[in-house]
Amino acid sequence: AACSSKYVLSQMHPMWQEPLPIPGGDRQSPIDIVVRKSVYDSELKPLVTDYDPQTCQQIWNNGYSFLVEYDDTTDKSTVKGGPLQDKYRLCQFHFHWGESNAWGSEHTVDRKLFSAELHLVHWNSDKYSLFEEAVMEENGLAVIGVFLKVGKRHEGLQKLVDALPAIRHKNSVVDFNRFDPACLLPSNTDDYWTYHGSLTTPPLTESVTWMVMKQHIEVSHDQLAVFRSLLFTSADEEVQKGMVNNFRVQQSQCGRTVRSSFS
Ligand SMILES: COc1ccc(/C(C)=C/C(=O)O)cc1
Ligand SMILES: [Zn+2]
Repeated sequence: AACSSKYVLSQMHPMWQEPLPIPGGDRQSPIDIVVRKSVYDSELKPLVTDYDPQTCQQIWNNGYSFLVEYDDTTDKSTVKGGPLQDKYRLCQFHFHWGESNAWGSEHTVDRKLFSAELHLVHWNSDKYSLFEEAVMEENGLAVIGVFLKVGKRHEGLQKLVDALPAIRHKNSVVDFNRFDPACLLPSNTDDYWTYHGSLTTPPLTESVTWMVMKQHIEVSHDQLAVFRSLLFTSADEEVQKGMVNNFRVQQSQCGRTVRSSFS
């Protein structure tokens, strides 16, 4: 039923009201990646990321996650290759996490939950001139998903963790420069799953080519605890709400094929 409805069903997430009118509604994200049902595609090339840390501009709390935003007025930070026909420009990255290490990711692999998930959001700069344009188009966006598992401390993440206390409340922003998002990618980016889906927060548009990395990265419990010290609420609100469980419920696969770049 969820595949044909024009409205998003069972949106249990408290972050927005439902039902939401979704164009089509049959390629929503996130989903459970059923490994044995994924199809190996030998045509899938390795991903090619080329990020310039100088394009890093700011970090801010948008009331749903925290975003690290990049200057996307030129092709200085891009991803291409993989399943992509065009070059896509990095505009921001953000995370989703739980109140406990036991859950927090949006995608799952054979129902396995990870403690958090990183999304690097890019838009098709070969075909469109603005993110806002691309976000509405079928081949407009490319999002790299990386699972986070609690374990050893992630040295590259610490610079970002140290900036979070300055943006505890919704709509707070601070300058943030010279951060290379490549440090957040796993050592192996050749092995990934890819499928056509959507944004996982409003506008939920079905414009995303997802590339979910098979290999996770490790972050420490203390680093993730700082993520959980953020607030959904702005400083002037009476009741402050901790920013946790900012993930969307899983959506129906609706007959979509998930391809793997590895056999
Ligand atoms: C135009 O407003 C937008 C709001 C959110 C997003 C993203 C990038 C959502 C997501 O990460 O699921 C894009 C545009
Ligand atoms: Zn996301």
